[in-house]
Amino acid sequence: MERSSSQLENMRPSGIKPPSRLPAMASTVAARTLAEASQSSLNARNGTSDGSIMGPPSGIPSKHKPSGLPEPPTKRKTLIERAAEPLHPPRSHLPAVNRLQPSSGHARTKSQPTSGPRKASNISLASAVAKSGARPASQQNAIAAQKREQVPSGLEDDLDVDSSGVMGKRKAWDTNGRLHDMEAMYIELRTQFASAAETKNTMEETLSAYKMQIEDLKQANRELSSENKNLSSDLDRAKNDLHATAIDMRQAKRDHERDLLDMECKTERSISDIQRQHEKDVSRLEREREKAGDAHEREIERLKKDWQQQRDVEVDTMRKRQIEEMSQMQSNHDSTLATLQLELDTSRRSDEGRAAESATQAEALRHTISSLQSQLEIANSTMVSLRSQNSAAESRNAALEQDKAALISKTHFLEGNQEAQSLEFTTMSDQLRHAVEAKEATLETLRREEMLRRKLNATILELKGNIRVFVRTRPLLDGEADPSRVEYPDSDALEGGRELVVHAPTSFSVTGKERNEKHNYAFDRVFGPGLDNLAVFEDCRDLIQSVIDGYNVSILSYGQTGSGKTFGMSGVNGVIPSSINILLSEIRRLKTKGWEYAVEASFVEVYNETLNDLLGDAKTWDEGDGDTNTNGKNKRKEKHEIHHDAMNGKTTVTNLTSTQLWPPQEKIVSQETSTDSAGNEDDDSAVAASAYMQRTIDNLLDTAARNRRVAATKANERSSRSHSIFMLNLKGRCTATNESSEGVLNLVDLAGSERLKQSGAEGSRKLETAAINKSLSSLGDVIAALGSKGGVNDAHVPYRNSKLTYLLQNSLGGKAANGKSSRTLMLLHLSPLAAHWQESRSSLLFGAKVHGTHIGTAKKR
Ligand SMILES: Nc1ncnc2c1ncn2[C@@H]1O[C@H](COP(=O)(O)OP(=O)(O)OP(=O)(O)O)[C@@H](O)[C@H]1O
Repeated sequence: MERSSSQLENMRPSGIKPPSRLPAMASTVAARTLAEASQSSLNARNGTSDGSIMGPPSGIPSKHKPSGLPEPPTKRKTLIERAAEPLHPPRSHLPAVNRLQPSSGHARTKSQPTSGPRKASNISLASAVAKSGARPASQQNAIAAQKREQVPSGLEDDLDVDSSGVMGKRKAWDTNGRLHDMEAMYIELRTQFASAAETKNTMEETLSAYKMQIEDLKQANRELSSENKNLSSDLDRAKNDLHATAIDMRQAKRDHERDLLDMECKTERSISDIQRQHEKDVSRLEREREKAGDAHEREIERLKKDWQQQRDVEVDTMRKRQIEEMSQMQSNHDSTLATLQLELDTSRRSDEGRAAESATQAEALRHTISSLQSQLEIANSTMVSLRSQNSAAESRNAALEQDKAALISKTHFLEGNQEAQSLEFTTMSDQLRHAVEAKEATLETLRREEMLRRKLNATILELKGNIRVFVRTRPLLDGEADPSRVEYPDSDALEGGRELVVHAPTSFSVTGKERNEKHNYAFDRVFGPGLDNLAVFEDCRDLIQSVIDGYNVSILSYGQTGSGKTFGMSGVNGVIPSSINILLSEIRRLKTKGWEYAVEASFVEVYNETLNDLLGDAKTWDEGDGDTNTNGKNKRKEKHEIHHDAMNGKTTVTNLTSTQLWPPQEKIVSQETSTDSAGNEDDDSAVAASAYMQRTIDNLLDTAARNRRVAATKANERSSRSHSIFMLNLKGRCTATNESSEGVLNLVDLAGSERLKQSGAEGSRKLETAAINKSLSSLGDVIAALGSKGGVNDAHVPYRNSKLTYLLQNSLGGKAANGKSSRTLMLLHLSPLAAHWQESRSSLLFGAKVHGTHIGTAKKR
C-alpha cells in the first residue's frame, strides 16, 4: 500500500522509527555523533558534503528528504505509539544531540578566524563531544552484544535478526513477536535515553567549560581594555613627541635653508670672482700667447732672412775665391809654360847657330870637329834635359788640369749643396705651412672658447640678475663739512661690500627725547667714498662685455644734484671712457678670432620731455618749440621722433647725428695704422687707433658739452636739469662661423632727483622739476611693472609715460617684441653730507624699489 508524503510527515513527530531500523539507529547514534560532528564541520568549511549546503546529518530524517524506510501499517503504529508513549523521552532530548552537532560545527566555522583562546574552546568542545559520542568500534560491538542479550530468550527464533543485530520484519499475525519487538524497541529506547542523558551531561559540562571560558575572555577583555588605555596614552605621548619633533624639524629645515641660501650667495660670489679672475687670466694669457706667437714668427722670419743673406755671402765668397784660385793657377801654369817654351826656343836657336858656325868652319876647322861633336853631344843632352823639363812641365800641366777638374767638381758639389739648401727651404716652407695650419686650428679653438666665454658671461649675468643696483657715496669735497654717518659693514668682503647702514641725523621728539634712526640697505654692490671710478667700473665690465655679445644694456646714473653722477659717468676713468676702452680692446681681441665690428655713437638729451641732439646744432634747440626767434620768424628745431622696430627690436631716433667710432675712417687708417701680412695691426698701429678713438670720443663729448653750454647760460644748471643719453650701437660679424651680433649700450646721466618741495623751485624751474620727477617716477614704474610681470611681452609696461622710458624701451631689462631682452644697471649716487640726508634717503628708497625687482632671463637675439 502506497503512502503519501503527508502521511510520512504526520508520523515524524513521534520520533519512532520503523522497527527494522531502530536497533541500527540505536547502535549507531553514539558512534555517529563525533563522525557527524566532524562531517558537519567539514560541511561548514567546504560548503557541502553531498551536494547540499548545511544539510542535516545523515541518519536524521530531513523535512524534504523522504525516508526510504518501509512504513508500518497504521494499526501497528497505534500500538507502537501506545507502547512507547509512557516511555518516550522528551522530544528535545534526541534533537538536542542532533542540534548540538550542527551547532558545534557552526560554532567552529564561526570561530575559525578568531584568536587563540576561542580556538582552544572549540577544541575542548570537540573533545567533550568526542568523549560523549565517539566510542571505539570495540565498545560499539559490546553495545550490540548487550542489545542482543536484552532480547528475551525464546523470541530470537521469531525474530529475523541478521548478523549485525538488526531485526527483520515479522509476520502480521505474530503478535507475540511483535510484542517482543516492542520490548526490544523499548530497551533500545532506554539505551538511547541513557545515551542522551550522558550526552546532556557532557553538554552541561561543555556549557560550564564555555562559561568559564567566557569568564576568562571577559577577564582578558578587561585586561586588553586597560592595556588599550595604556597604549592610547602612550600613543598620545608619542603624538606629542612627534609634534615637538616636527616643529624642531621645521625649525632645523628653516635654519638649514637659510644656511643654504647664505652658502649659495657665497658660492655665487666666489664663482663670479673666480670667473672674473679666470677671464682676466684667459685674456692676459691670450694676449701673452698672441704676443709670443707674433714675436716667434718675427724671430723665425728674421733668422730666415739672416741665414739666407749669410748663405748668399758665403757662396759668393767661395765662388770668388775659387775663381781667383783657378785664374791664379791658370796664370801660373801659362807663365811656366811660356818660360819653358822661351828657354827651349833660345836653346834651339843657340844650338842651330853653333851647328851652322861649326859646319861653315868645318872645312876650315877640321881639327876642332871632335870638340864640336862633344859640344853637340852636350847640346843634345841639354835637349834631352829640356825635353825632360818639357815633359815635367806637361805633367805639371796635367796636375793643374786635375786641380781644375777638382775645382770644377767642388763647384758642382757646392751647387749640389745649394739644392740641399733649397730642399731645406722647402722643408721650412712646409713647416711654415704647418705653423699656419696650427695657427688656424688655434684660431678655431679661440673662436670656440669665445663662444663658451659668451655663454658663461650670459649665465653669470643671468645669475646676477638683469637689473642691478650699485650704490656709491662720493668723498667730501674741499670746504665741505658735517658728513652724514654711513657704515659699510662688509666692505672688507672678498667680492666687495653689499651692505650699507645710514644713520639719520639726530632728532628730538616733542617730549625732548633724543632719536637716533638708522636704516640698513643691501644692494648688488656698495662703494664707499674711498673707491675710485676704476673700482666701480671693474664691476660693470661684464655688462659692457655682454653688449659685444649682442645684448642691449643701459647704465643709469641716478642721484641728487652734486652727488657725483657726471663724475662717475664722464669723469676720468668714468663709465663712458672706460666702456669705450673696453669695447676697443675687445673688438681688437675679437679681430684675431675672426670678428669684425662697427661702432656708432650718438648723444641725445631729454629736457622738459623734448629730445635734443647733443651732436647736432644747439642754436635751434630752445627756439624751436613753436616760439618765434629774434627775426620774428618761426624757426622750428629739428624734430626727433622715437621709433621701435618690432621685427628686430631696434630703436631709432630720427634726425639724430651719429658718429662712426669703429672701424677708423680711411684717412686715419692710412696715416696712423698699418697691418702686417696676416692682417693684424702692429703695436704702433694699435696705439694709433686707440689714440684716434680717444680723440674721436673727446671731440664727441666736447661737442655735447659745448652744445649744452650754448643751450643754457649755466651749463651745470642745465646738465643737472636734463637727462643725457650716450648711445653706442655695436654690430659684429664673424665670417668664419657666419655669426652676427648687434647690441646697444645706453649710458644715461639722469637729471638730479631733488624733491619739488625740498628744492623750493618756482616758475620754469618748477616745471623742469615736475618734468624730471615725472620721468624719474615713470622709470621706477616701468621697472616695477617689468618686475611684477616678469618682463613678458604681453604685460602692460608704461613705457610711453615719459620720453626717457620710451627711448630706453628696448634696453630696460624687459623683452622687446622680437624676444630680445636687455640688462640694466642703476648707479645710485649719494651725497656724503648730513644736510642731504633726506635726498639720500629718497634715492636709497628708489634703489631699494628697483633692487627688489627681478626681471626674467635676458635673451640674445
Ligand atoms: N667720487 C668722487 N671723487 C672726487 N670728486 C667727486 C666725486 N664725485 C663727485 N665729485 C665732485 O663733486 C662735484 C659734483 O659732481 P658731479 O658734477 O658729477 O655731480 P652730479 O651729480 O653730476 O651733479 P649734476 O646733477 O648737477 O650734474 C664735482 O666737482 C666732482 O668733481
